[in-house]
Amino acid sequence: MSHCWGYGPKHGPAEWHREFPIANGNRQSPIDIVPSQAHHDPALKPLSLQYDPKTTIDILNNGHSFQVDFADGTDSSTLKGGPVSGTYRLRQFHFHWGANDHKGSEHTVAGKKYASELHLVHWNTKYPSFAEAVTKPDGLAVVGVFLKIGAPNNHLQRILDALSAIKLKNNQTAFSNFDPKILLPGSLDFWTYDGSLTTPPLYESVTWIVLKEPITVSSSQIAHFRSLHSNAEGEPSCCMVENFRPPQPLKGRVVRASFK
Ligand SMILES: NS(=O)(=O)NCC1=CS(=O)(=O)c2ccccc21
Ligand SMILES: [Zn+2]
Repeated sequence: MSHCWGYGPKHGPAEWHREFPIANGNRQSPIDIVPSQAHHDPALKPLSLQYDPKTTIDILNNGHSFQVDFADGTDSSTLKGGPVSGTYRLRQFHFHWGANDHKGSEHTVAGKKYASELHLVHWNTKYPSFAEAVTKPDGLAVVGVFLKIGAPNNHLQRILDALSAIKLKNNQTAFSNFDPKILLPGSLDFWTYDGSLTTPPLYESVTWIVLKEPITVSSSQIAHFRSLHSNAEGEPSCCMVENFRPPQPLKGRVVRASFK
């Protein structure tokens, strides 16, 4: 059966449980991060992110967001340290946003919503492939970065300029030599917890690593995100105005902090 999930009133997050019952699971994401209830864990290692811009492949409109894909056949672009053991390879990064600047992030911080959230998706090389890893409880590590409205972010401009070439679902265009590190904030202090994909199939396979420090984006820059369409060519036109899942029940999970 073709899955037609989305973010609108008919097939939105509140309805996903019908086709994806794990939506009501015990380690769903995102969550509301409450800093005063996070436990500082001094055993957490510093996050080690090593990215090779030469692994950049393309930029794609997947109908729910846009993603920049990376070649993951070698350990050229990896995440190590932090809460994870072993080596995780960068697969793609994408964003979530809202219909206005006052919402759009998936994780919230003591109830505060940011305008957008960047997700850098990495998979555990203890598994033979991404497809294998995405279903395993320690299969993925996703770094989340909040975007707050402020000064224009020059590092986003190349991505924004490419969006006009991927207006419709399944549109894909070449994108090369991009270092995701330029999108990261100065501090790699993070919160971490065990969670899930925030989009169907909602697999409970993600170690979340959410950075405390946001990066900035201007209001006009983030408006470019909303110019994308979730429909493919020949389908009724539908703007991708928002694509965030709201926070899910913590269900007894502990959120750890890498900082005091
Ligand atoms: N926001 S999120 O990163 O948790 N979910 C998006 C996502 C990242 S992915 O490439 O692991 C993947 C594979 C299959 C379906 C969705 C996804
Ligand atoms: Zn995401």
